[in-house]
Amino acid sequence: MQKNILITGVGKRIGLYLAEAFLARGHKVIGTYRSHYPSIEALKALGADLYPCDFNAPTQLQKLIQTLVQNYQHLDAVIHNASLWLSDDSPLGPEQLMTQMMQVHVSAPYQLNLALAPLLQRQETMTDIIHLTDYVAHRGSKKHIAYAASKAALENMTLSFAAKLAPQVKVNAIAPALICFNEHDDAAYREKAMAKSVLAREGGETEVLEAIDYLMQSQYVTGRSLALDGGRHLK
Ligand SMILES: NC(=O)C1=CN([C@@H]2O[C@H](COP(=O)(O)OP(=O)(O)OC[C@H]3O[C@@H](n4cnc5c(N)ncnc54)[C@H](OP(=O)(O)O)[C@@H]3O)[C@@H](O)[C@H]2O)C=CC1
Ligand SMILES: Nc1nc2c(c(=O)[nH]1)N=C([C@H](O)[C@@H](O)CO)CN2
Repeated sequence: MQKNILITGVGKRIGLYLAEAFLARGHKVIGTYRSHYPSIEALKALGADLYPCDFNAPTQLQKLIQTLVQNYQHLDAVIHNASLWLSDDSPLGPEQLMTQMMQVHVSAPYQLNLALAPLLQRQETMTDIIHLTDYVAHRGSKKHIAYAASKAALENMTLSFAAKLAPQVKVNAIAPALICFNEHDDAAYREKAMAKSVLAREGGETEVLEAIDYLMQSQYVTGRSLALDGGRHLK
């Protein structure tokens, strides 16, 4: 059965991988993007509905919410993937950095969940909200303090929304560690990053897709966070 699946941040990497996978299965992918990469046109050609939105622009977020509520009768899943990964020495400076981290990782998902809950509650079957958080939400990060704090807040919202929206909507988090390197990551960084977990490898986007599949098929998991971290907590 075709599902309506909203994914934020579909322009590249994990978001793009998830959008392509769900489109290949015949689902309706509703994607948001900030930068207009060639991948956006490719997703459109594959049948995705795509909406530009910079979550740091309140007017754009309000317009996106209005458009989604007007355009769709129901949703089967909302996957909060969009994310900003900047270290604390970012040129943005501490005030702007924390503001943007909280806006992208907390305020936008919060507003979207509240506004889209009625669309998720219109289905006969249970539906899903999935927050992409991070291993460091539980552990902290001395170089990404603002990022980690905002992901911890997103983890916490998983608990609140799971309680609020049950039993119709399941709300869970996926907390990855190393899933995919960035192109600019050099060999030394890659070695060091992989050595942080006992499995000592890059997880790969498929791990995230399979975790999402597990959560969406479950009839008994909500308010939980799935760790995809290669046993990093064991080091
Ligand atoms: N990659 C990994 O190893 C890990 C990933 N994760 C989490 O998994 C998720 C996906 O990771 P990954 O694919 O690497 O993420 P990326 O940082 O590569 O991409 C995230 C997407 O979010 C978008 N985005 C960033 N800022 C905003 C904004 N202000 N408004 C709207 N969209 C925005 C980006 O758009 P644009 O291209 O325009 O910047 C991009 O398309 C994230 O939530 C991440 O925190 C967690 C741990 C490890
Ligand atoms: N939005 C993003 N979040 C994270 C990224 C990323 O590229 N974008 N990357 C990581 C790293 O893989 C880290 O887990 C190991 O170096 C974390 N979050």
